[in-house]
Amino acid sequence: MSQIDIFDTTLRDGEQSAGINLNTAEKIEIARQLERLGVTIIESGFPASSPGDFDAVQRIAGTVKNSIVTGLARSIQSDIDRTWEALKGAEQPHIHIFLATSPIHMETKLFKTPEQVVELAVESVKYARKFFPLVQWSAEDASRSDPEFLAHIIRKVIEAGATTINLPDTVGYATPHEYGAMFKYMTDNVAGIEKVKLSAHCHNDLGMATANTLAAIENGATQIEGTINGIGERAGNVALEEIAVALHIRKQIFNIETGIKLNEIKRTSQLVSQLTGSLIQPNKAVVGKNAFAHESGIHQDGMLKNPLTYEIITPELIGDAATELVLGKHSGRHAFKDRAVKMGFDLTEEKLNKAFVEFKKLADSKKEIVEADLYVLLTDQQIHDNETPVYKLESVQVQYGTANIPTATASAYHPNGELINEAATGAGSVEAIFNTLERIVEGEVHILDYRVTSIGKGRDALGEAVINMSYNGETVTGRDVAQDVLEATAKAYLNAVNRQIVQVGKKVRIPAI
Ligand SMILES: CC(=O)SCCNC(=O)CCNC(=O)[C@H](O)C(C)(C)COP(=O)(O)OP(=O)(O)OC[C@H]1O[C@@H](n2cnc3c(N)ncnc32)[C@H](O)[C@@H]1OP(=O)(O)O
Ligand SMILES: CC(C)C(=O)C(=O)O
Ligand SMILES: [Mg+2]
Repeated sequence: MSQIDIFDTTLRDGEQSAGINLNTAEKIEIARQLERLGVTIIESGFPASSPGDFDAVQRIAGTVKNSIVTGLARSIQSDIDRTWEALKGAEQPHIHIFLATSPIHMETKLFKTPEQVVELAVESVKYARKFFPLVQWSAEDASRSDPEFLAHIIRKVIEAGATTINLPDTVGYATPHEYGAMFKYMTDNVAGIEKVKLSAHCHNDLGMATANTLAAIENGATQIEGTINGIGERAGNVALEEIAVALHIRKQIFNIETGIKLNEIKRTSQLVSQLTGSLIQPNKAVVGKNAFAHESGIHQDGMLKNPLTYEIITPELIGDAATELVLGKHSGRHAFKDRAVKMGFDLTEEKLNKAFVEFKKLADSKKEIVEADLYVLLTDQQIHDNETPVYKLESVQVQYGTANIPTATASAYHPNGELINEAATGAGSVEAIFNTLERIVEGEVHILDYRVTSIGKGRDALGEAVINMSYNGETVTGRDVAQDVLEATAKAYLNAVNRQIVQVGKKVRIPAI
């Protein structure tokens, strides 16, 4: 069996999805789970693009030990310098430099001739090699590039010291046959290409990202790039969980090892979905909530007689076993801690205690506590930032009746410690809450998107609210959960505002009372 490397770009290309905005604490949390999942490389951001990305890349490099951490850079010296600043402390410093090679990008975006593009690519790789032992070079829009020109520039960047060559299907345009043929062409026509890693990076604009990635593997790719749940720019990147499971289930065809711990897939997928606020479609391959649900009589009959009739993947394979939950309102701290550790959480004693208090409150009001409920409680503690003062909801009350104007009353602590009470009306309960909180929160809020879903099973499932808003000009997503969706809504609103406050963090001075 041969081995291929898995390059995860959830925190870079994945975060380029419209509406996704992760703060550093959330990125670290996802990076640690990606390390547990066993990915070879974590692309943790684009250090030159913002102070927040720089900070996240630097801190992830200082946290993650078993995966290589990389950052993206344009073919610009200052981008490379900034990436080195962020990654010089990493165990194996790795940089990912890109430059477009297709006629349309060279002529109408970069305003450069092909010769100038070759020169810039070579210069940037040589410059990066002064600092980085590992330099990945990507030919952006490779699949719409002239194959001869692509082969030429690849030869040049390998001579300049590139250690990985990536051939992205940047706009998801290639068919599996075309994408595979490009890999074959390069392996047949570029002398020395076998000395570097050859990487595939597929987008899903035409729904062919998984098929294209598998075609690349069949034609010599030794590294695969993608994201968890397939999040990413436009229609997203290839979903890494689909590739890992396809290579496992069809190993007789591919004969390839990825090093991915398949039983960490479900947990990783849930964490990414929760922290990004990006819901997974129910019929999504491998991780959708219906992926293992059999609904029709003939299928159920077949499953009862022999599960192999309709089940090619088991939930257990991806760590989705329906575990019998033993935690409830009579459970104690030891059992709670034991479960948190088994679920992969590594919380301080103080945060565990806080989560335990929340758990007890929840256990009082809810018949069955499932792992999804615990997941939310523990994740909330994990990302909580104690250093920056934020808004805290004290209480919310809504009066609604078909003959009345909906009215909300809320009390919340301002970051300066003052308790503020406000009331407002709205066209519905949710709008009344938004209008009330708008009076409490200082600054400009515009709601861009709002969703509520249920977490867990049954009629006493938790309600999760996700709010995407523009706060003081920055787009931010907030989420929270509660037994009641209106309470979750109020909390999610303040969570979004607080995330923006925590992100600008130390720059914002909160006046003392
Ligand atoms: C295919 C991909 O996914 S590529 C990665 C895309 N990701 C992102 O863009 C997210 C982060 N980006 C950002 O925060 C900003 O775009 C920044 C900070 C990088 C740059 O911001 P700005 O300096 O304001 O430039 P802006 O984004 O408007 O334009 C991009 C510039 O980079 C140039 N550029 C694009 N790719 C490259 C490259 N690989 N190497 C060198 N220059 C490049 C463009 O031609 C343009 O240059 P121009 O200003 O001379 O016309
Ligand atoms: C930066 C590059 C690798 C990219 O994301 C793409 O081309 O899709
Ligand atoms: Mg991409």
